[in-house]
Amino acid sequence: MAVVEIPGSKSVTARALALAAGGRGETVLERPLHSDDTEAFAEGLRSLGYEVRLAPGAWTVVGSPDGPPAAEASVFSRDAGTAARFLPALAAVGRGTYRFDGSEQMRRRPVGPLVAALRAIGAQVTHDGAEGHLPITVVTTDAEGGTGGGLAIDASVSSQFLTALLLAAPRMPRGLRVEVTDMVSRPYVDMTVAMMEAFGVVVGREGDTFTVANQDYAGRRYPVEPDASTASYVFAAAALTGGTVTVPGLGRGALQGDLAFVDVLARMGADVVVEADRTTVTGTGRLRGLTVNMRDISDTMPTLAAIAPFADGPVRIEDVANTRVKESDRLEACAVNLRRLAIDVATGPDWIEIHPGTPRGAEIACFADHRIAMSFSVTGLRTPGLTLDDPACVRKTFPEFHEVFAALREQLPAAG
Ligand SMILES: O=C(O)C1=C[C@@H](OP(=O)(O)O)[C@@H](O)[C@H](O)C1
Ligand SMILES: C=C(OP(=O)(O)O)C(=O)O
Repeated sequence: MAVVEIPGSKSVTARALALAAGGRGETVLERPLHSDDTEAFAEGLRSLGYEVRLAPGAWTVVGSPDGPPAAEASVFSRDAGTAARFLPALAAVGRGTYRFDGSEQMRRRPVGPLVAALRAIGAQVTHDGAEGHLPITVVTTDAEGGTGGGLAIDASVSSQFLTALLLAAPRMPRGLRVEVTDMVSRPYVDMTVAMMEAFGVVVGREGDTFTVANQDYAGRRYPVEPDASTASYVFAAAALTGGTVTVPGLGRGALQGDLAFVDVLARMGADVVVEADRTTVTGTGRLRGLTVNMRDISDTMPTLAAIAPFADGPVRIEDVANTRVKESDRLEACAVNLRRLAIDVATGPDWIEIHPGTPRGAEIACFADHRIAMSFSVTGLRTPGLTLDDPACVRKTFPEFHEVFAALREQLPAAG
């Protein structure tokens, strides 16, 4: 049996940083994720004038409830969707001129519905490049700023637009009432609301309409749970090889919807035990094919696609259109790589279907996407000669992935 310590959640770390920045007093994040995305978030806060101190295992943020301390700033989000979407909303409730940009990859990803929402609450937002994409500039003045009010938002492309607004909402003088017309990745919004409440804020919710009054956040010590999306790779490794993997710190009551990936493995035949403070997956030597809707947990779509060839029947993954606007077009990236491995695969606008087969060794094209690299590393446990063209792209969420995965490999049953 292997016990794998998984680093902190990217999504929880990003939210805790944003909440800490908007709160009164100091917040200490315990065991935050230290990776490219969360470093970009912390650096973004620093650019906005917040005091952020990064010590191993404990990050401290000094809050500024009235918005960014800096009156002018330029923020570079690197590849981080969380930073690119959450930080402009924080800026909109301040007073100043704030420019936001990101990597080429991040520039390709959408921010249009967020820009529309920030304008609707009273901030001035201009595009410095393509409409609906970074770079953007948010300008707020005494006369004009993110004062709040009522609006509707379409979160069918990304839930991060809604999370961004909600995180900033308590600092809007008029509060916020937001009606969501369509939503993907719903558990991430539940996480946002739960964490806002943990920082002392009341969020009203009736169906998909959220109301937040103008109120204060309180700084606090905040423990960050391990990353459930990252854990999907080691759980999949257990299911594939017939080994047992336990991840401590992730159990019933976890904030992250992606822990539900283990339910998919259970449907495929793995033995899954979710306890209060840990989760264990044991492979049973066979994987069953299935059809599964992954709209709520789409970051784990590539994990499933990567082990799908080993199932005894087709694996069809549905309702994941928005995976096409992540770090890569993930439906396409999975299909391209499965075909390189000589696996029969078909895709549509929002689905992928993978047929059983024996993958042959090939180089995986990572498309600078950490999840493609980590997912196909799991395939590599049973595919001699599988290599990655860009192993370093895992730094986005799990810089130590290859070392941890190599150590795990030693503890899993060898191919028979
Ligand atoms: O709010 C968050 O922390 C996230 C929301 C999800 O994005 P979408 O809502 O764009 O699907 C997820 O894919 C991403 O990794 C993190
Ligand atoms: C989509 C992802 O990241 P983000 O949107 O936070 O950049 C991810 O980590 O899979």
